[in-house]
Amino acid sequence: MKLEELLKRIPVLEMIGNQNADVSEIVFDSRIVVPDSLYVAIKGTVSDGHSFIDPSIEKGAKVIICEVLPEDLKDNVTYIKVKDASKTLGQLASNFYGNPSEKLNLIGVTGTNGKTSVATLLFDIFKILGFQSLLISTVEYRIGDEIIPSTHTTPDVIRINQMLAKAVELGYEYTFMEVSSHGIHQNRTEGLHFKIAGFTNITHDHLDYHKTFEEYLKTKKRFFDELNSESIAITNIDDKNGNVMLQNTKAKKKTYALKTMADFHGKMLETDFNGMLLNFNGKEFWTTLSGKFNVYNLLLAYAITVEAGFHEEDILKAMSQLKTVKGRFETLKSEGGIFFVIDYAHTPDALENILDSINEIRTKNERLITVFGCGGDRDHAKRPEMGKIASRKSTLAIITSDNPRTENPATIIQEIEAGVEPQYFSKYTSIPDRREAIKMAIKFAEPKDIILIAGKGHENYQEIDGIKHHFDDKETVIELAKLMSK
Ligand SMILES: CC(=O)N[C@H]1[C@@H](OP(=O)(O)OP(=O)(O)OC[C@H]2O[C@@H](n3ccc(=O)[nH]c3=O)[C@H](O)[C@@H]2O)O[C@H](CO)[C@@H](O)[C@@H]1O[C@H](C)C(=O)N[C@@H](C)C(=O)N[C@H](CCC(=O)O)C(=O)O
Ligand SMILES: Nc1ncnc2c1ncn2[C@@H]1O[C@H](COP(=O)(O)OP(=O)(O)OP(=O)(O)O)[C@@H](O)[C@H]1O
Ligand SMILES: N[C@H](CCC[C@H](N)C(=O)O)C(=O)O
Ligand SMILES: [Mg+2]
Repeated sequence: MKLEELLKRIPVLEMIGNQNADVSEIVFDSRIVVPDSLYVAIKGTVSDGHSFIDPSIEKGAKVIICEVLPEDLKDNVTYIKVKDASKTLGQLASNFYGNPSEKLNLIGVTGTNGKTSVATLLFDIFKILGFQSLLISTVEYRIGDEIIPSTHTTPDVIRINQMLAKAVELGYEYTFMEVSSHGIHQNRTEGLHFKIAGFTNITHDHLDYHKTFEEYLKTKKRFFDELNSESIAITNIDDKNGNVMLQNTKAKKKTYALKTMADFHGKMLETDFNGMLLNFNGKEFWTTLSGKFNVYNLLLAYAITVEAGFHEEDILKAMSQLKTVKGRFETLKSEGGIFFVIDYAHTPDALENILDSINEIRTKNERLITVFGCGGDRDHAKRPEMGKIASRKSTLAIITSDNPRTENPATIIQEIEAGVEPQYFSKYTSIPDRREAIKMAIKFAEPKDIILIAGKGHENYQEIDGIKHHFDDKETVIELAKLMSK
């Protein structure tokens, strides 16, 4: 593509060299530069892309976009100085791939919890309604029936535009994507036109990256601040920061809630492990999904689909056919009548939510056994918190390993145990091997008891010392529950 075309709508501070170069690719990593490409130098969290300008030129880059011009300028290279190279990358990527986000309905979901659930539910609803679409999520990327392994919840802006362009080429009208706070902060959504933006909730998370809750909140809000007047923003006003998201947006504002009046109002009428009877805006329907948080997720998916122009009756009919999302309150039952819940809850807040949801459903005679751990090389503060919550809210908590990474599993477990209050000392035990821990839970369980296996959800590995060993909670349950022939 000609440089002139590529630079449309992009503010340039200074340009040195051939203004009409032909660009073969846009890259922001010197390691994957190809001849005649354009290299964008970005300041990262570890290194500064400006120090890889010369290696990029050696590999054939013909155009350099940077915030600071190098002192030693090479012949036959075009240097372009911009104010913000990371944001510029977003605009370039849209231009290079033909602005695909403007050619379909791009729907983004942000929030601390529920993004994968809502985005996947939407993909499934639209499939039932007769539309193939694109899904960009933590678990996987789906282009119609093709599944591509996911590297990031919100991948880089080139990857996003490539997938969007493919979707446009295939004639798809919709794309559902998760918008993570890292993604917003690192401008991975820059230049994209979101038709509808949904907000799930915000709780303490990722403070290792964002430092303070205020910064984290501000980052999420930026997603809504940057919408245009043709977009629609839909927010959860049961969350105390739900309205904050809409404060400065130009988008049309819509709300949803269970506890208060809203444009989209939901109610849970009945619930058990087989599903829930719900009422959305006066209309009742049955879903096979369980868990209170899924009422919120379904309600947001419903609101988005209504705002996309579909009939309420058709949507509810489609929603009653939905299957659970992989690793999100996924239920299984053993022949012996034990219920298993496999869930990705890996934060104190999520663990508390899922335990509350289960406790709301189970009767006094049904015991709750929780198998969980905490990831290594991650936030240490959550460990005692999760120990406290799990032992308080379960009949028995079995503390085990969840991706120890480079840490000693025993040390992580000790940090979790440190949060257990003395009156609950008899309500927990520790088994470092996750398979053995699940085995122990099954041994302990009686018919009708519930075993919650939390923290890994869809993950199919246990990461130890940089090596990912195959491990899948669901697979393990199916294998062990059968072995026990309960
Ligand atoms: C902390 C973080 O988010 N890092 C992301 C960031 O990398 P970085 O800032 O560390 O990059 P860097 O190494 O400092 O390099 C700076 C620049 O120099 C370039 N470079 C670097 C080396 C070189 O030899 N040549 C070169 O050109 C790099 O390509 C980059 O453009 O930019 C990269 C390119 O987009 C990302 O792949 C990378 O994600 C890392 C792998 C990651 O683990 N990110 C996680 C935390 C993340 O983003 N998670 C969220 C979801 C979180 C959640 O909700 O659970 C997600 O959306 O997935
Ligand atoms: N609406 C919700 N409110 C509170 N908790 C939720 C909600 N939806 C899901 N959860 C809990 O959070 C866990 C993660 O859900 P999900 O994967 O949908 O969220 P996410 O926002 O995509 O998370 P991540 O940032 O890790 O990708 C679930 O397994 C469940 O325990
Ligand atoms: N995106 C999160 C997921 C955590 C999942 C849990 N299984 C763990 O490994 O801690 C992280 O990488 O911190
Ligand atoms: Mg996700």
